[in-house]
Amino acid sequence: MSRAFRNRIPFLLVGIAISALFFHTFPIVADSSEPSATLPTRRVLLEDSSYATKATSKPDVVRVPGGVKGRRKRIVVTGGAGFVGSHLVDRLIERGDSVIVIDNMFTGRKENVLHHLRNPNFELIRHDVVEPILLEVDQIYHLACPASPVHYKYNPVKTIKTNVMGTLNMLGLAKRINARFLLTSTSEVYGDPLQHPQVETYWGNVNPIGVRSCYDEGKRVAETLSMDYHRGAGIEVRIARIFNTYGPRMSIDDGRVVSNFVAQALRKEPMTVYGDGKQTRSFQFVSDLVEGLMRLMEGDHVGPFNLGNPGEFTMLELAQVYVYTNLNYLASSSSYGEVSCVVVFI
Ligand SMILES: O=c1ccn([C@@H]2O[C@H](COP(=O)(O)OP(=O)(O)O[C@H]3OC[C@@H](O)[C@H](O)[C@H]3O)[C@@H](O)[C@H]2O)c(=O)[nH]1
Repeated sequence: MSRAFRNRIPFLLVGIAISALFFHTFPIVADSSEPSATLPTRRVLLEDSSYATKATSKPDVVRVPGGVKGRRKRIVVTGGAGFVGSHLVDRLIERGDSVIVIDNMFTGRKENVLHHLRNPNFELIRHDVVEPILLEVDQIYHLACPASPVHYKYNPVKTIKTNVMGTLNMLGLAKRINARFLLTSTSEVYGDPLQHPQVETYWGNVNPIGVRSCYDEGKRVAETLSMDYHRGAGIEVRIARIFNTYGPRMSIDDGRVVSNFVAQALRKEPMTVYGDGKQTRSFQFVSDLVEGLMRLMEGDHVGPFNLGNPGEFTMLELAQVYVYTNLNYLASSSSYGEVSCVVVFI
């Protein structure tokens, strides 16, 4: 068994366990008219958004819709060598599109897109979106920004610069070449929400001067810029508010809870639960997110759109999933040795 494949197994098993827990908690036969007993939530996603702002009011400038049907699309993916970006690139290439990846390789890795390097429909450019760039494309997926709290807090000024100047540059490009633009925003724009679940019309409760503000507020400004370019210049914009995501190619040292627990289990270390572990999150598999991003780009919904899993779990429940997964994995793998099933609260 190759090392890469072995490293993927925990993600796979965790995915299966999370799905099992989800369907156990929210059986599909449940009457959807009955409000389900919900856990105390922090960032809950409402599946059926009433904020489906269809592009009814035509912008002043008549534009040719991005991605004209019937021919290969030219697409740029900023941050395309990262965890989510590289999966998106895989799907776009598979669909037959021509893809240019722009990445400064801060959290992106060449290995994530290595398998496309010989493909004539693929191009990798090492470039920081903080600097302008000129390209001819039909669509821009703007993902570039460190997304793990550990990474975005590492250089907060750079993070906010990436969100503000990077987004400005890419919107400027979209305007110049008349491309459709999709911003990957985040559930963190809701901050510490006072409303549950969070619908897209909720404006959030964000600390403007906290250690997470470079990301939260940076993405909020990026959303503002996107809508201003839409209203002012007729740019076709899409805004995806992404909830917690996991899957293969997540860096093992990413710092987010899923990769931390996987890494700790692999290293036979205790799993670190921050606080009392009662805080909740929803977790979606990366391929579901990518599907959502592509549908959002191709659809006509203007304005923010939540993309995530409606099922919520406490971090303690997640830790239990790992313990359960580890025990099962141990039972099926004699060569693997002991795996940590210990949880510590810090
Ligand atoms: O080892 C750990 C890591 C994290 N946690 C906890 O797990 C929860 C989730 O933390 P993560 O760092 O995985 O992710 P966060 O929810 O804080 O932020 C994420 O939210 C949505 C995405 O858009 C963002 O990219 C990402 O920042 C937090 O309550 C955190 O305190 C642990 O208990 N143990």
